[in-house]
Amino acid sequence: MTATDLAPAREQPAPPPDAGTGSAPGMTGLLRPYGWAFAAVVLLQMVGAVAGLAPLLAVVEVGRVLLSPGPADPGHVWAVVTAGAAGLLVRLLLTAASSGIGHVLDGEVQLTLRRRLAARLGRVPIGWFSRRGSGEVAKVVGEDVSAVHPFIAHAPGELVSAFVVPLVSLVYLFAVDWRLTLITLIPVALAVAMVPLMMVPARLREQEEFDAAMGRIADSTVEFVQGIAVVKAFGGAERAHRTFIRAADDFVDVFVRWVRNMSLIAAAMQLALSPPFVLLVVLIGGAALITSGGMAPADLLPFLLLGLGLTAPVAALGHGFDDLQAARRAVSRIKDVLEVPPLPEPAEPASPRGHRVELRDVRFAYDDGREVLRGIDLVLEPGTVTALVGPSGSGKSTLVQLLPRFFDPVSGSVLLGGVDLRELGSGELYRMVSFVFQDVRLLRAPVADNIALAVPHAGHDEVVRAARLAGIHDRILELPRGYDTVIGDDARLSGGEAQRVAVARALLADTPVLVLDEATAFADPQTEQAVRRALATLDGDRTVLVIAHRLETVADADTVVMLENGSIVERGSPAELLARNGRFAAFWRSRRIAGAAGTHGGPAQGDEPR
Ligand SMILES: Nc1ncnc2c1ncn2[C@@H]1O[C@H](COP(=O)(O)OP(=O)(O)OP(=O)(O)O)[C@@H](O)[C@H]1O
Repeated sequence: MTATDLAPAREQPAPPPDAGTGSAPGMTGLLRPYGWAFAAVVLLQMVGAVAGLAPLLAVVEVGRVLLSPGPADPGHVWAVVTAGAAGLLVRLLLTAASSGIGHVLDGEVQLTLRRRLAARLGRVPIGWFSRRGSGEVAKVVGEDVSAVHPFIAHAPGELVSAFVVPLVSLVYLFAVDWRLTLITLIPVALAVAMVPLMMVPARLREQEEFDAAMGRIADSTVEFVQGIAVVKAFGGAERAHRTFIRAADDFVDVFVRWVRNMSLIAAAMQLALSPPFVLLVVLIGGAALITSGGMAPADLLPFLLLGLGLTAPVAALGHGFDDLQAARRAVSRIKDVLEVPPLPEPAEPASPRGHRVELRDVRFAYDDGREVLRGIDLVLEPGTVTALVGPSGSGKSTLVQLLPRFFDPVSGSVLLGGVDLRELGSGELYRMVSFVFQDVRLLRAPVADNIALAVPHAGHDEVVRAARLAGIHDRILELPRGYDTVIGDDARLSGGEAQRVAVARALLADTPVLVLDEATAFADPQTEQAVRRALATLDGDRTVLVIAHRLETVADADTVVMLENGSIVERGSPAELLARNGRFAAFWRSRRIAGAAGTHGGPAQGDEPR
């Protein structure tokens, strides 16, 4: 369900105990409750990694025994082989256990995060969603939460082995021969010495340019694909194509420069850490020590076997770094969502008396701080239809969105039945207020369920009655599975049809307050008729506020409220306002001229408001 859909009463799953109240966790904060499990993962991995050295050390020891003069003791050799095999088995068991716990932990953390996100998303102002695409929110709950997987399930194991194994190996090698140990470390030292070359300002700048070029190409691809229909229709396909090609060319230039400079350093690092180079260094150093009589030949064996593992931490840091950065960015986006201030719910909800709506000195500004509603005083009496008119950007949508509490006013108050909306429970609010806005999104669910969203236990006959009134019944019968057709899977509806489903939903919800944004985007005659018929069939006691784009709707309204630049500039019955010959009269005339020219649906000439 999106911000711009109809939001009647519906049951919310109970949030987890800390839902919405706890401060947003960082990575460490998130893992704190699982400290023991995390410690077990690391400890098991550590012991497993050390045990994994046993087979290598066994090979070294067997080599020593076999190479030493005199007959070998078979009992000793078998004992060493058995110890090596046991070490391997222990390593397998412990790493399997560590990985198992790590994955369970990962599942727990992801579940907790998704629960907290769901709980928070259920409490943020509905208006918050309208500034974000559903894709953006879905990415945080889906992809970003999944991005913590490598950090929790793999990184501890990989990092622990990458550091513990070389560390234990180093201690052992130092004990065998400290001089050859230092020689064996030469490749690692060379690779580490190259790291600062990647961090010089010129390289960092290139990295930034690379990221920016990637961003530009992504943006222009999205623009090109999303806007293709429009640019084609207006003959601008070539121009749009040129923008896209230019971004792609730019990217190639930056990429070539980046690769040229970075690839040299990267290749040199790879060479320094490669097994042949490490073995070469060990062999040269070992040969020099052995020929000078400074070392026994058998002592070369552990360096050949363990020396290769010493480069692992540098390589692991390189690989793990990207994953870690991605996980950090994902966690920061998750944190942003968890930190959105929830819409406060009253501890003891009040009960409205009736359904008179009143706005008292309401001021509102979006996040940018610019005031878009300035001191609105407005009363909507039960049994009346109030039409809101005004130029584009005057604040009409913002004003109507305050009634279903998409946002709270910055100052002033919106009252329903004498009670400030902030004192009403959200369940009560949506039992009283329903709305149909222009950008209707339907749920991927049967049409019948979409209509009965507010009244899940409504009988089929009631659903059909609402659909008939909204002028969508016949169209539903044409769908592959009638009322059971799953929208989005079995069939797609046009914008106008979706809006009529939303009207049916509002009629079935049968709330005493109805807020409508009259269709302009999808204004097909059937939808217009449906909305008008729906308005006409409403019982006389309803409070209706409609953003009126069509002059017929304005003419039928009891009261017209004209907004300009966030303030009410005129109000009264349509006839009064026309007689006053002020702003509304000018607005009316301009619409009539446009209507006569066929660009707006306006009443026929001579069709004056009552
Ligand atoms: N989510 C938002 N964040 C910041 N500013 C916004 C947001 N939505 C609307 N505005 C600004 O608030 C002002 C009023 O917009 P609003 O959509 O309420 O006007 P409107 O009268 O309904 O316009 P229209 O008839 O074109 O739909 C405009 O200046 C608009 O740019």
